[in-house]
Amino acid sequence: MPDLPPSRSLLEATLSQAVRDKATVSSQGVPLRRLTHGVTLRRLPTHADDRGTVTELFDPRWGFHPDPLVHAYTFTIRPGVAKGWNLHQRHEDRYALLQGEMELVLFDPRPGSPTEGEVCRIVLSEHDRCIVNVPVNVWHADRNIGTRDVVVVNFPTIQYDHAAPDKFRLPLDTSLIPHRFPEGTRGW
Ligand SMILES: Cc1cn([C@H]2C[C@H](O)[C@@H](COP(=O)(O)OP(=O)(O)O[C@H]3O[C@@H](C)C(=O)[C@@H](O)[C@H]3O)O2)c(=O)[nH]c1=O
Repeated sequence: MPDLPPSRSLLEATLSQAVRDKATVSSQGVPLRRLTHGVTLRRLPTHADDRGTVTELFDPRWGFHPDPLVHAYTFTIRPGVAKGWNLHQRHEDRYALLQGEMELVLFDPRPGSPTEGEVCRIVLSEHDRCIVNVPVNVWHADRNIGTRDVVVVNFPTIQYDHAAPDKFRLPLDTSLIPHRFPEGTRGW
């Protein structure tokens, strides 16, 4: 038995060192984390029956995002790998994760933004699919936190310009962004 002052029970001694949980989701199940300004998430319900499933990925009628559907592609990320840091100056990414679990890390460098200088981490999972946009001029990195390839469909707001891609990169370990990935995270 640990040495305790005579007046304190094990319960009192342990509770005195404990940290009380804070609310992380609303009673409606909506995460309460502070999102980078301009980021929106929309849940993507999956309809299952005895044959399989259907999940809508993007419908302009939802009003999720003002820009039209003009281009789509899929990208994958291997386990243990992160893609990033990336930044786009002329378009937004709009990710719909299909498979796996991914941590989307955002860093807001925009002068005057309400979240300027802040890092925001969002976990995207096939168990609770959603679509999320990444605003222009926001650094972002996508880290696979699962054990299988992550598969994402991206609906960027412009077509890809093969001659001059709208993409800027910083190394994952840049000191310019106040975020460190776990030791051993590979990628670029
Ligand atoms: C995005 C894209 C790339 N490509 C080509 C260019 C390049 O040779 C190859 C890989 O492109 P990238 O290196 O840009 O792909 P990648 O680094 O995997 O980036 C992608 O993943 C996530 C992390 C993002 O944030 C998106 O910006 C998306 O570009 O594919 C196309 O032909 N069409 C496209 O629409």
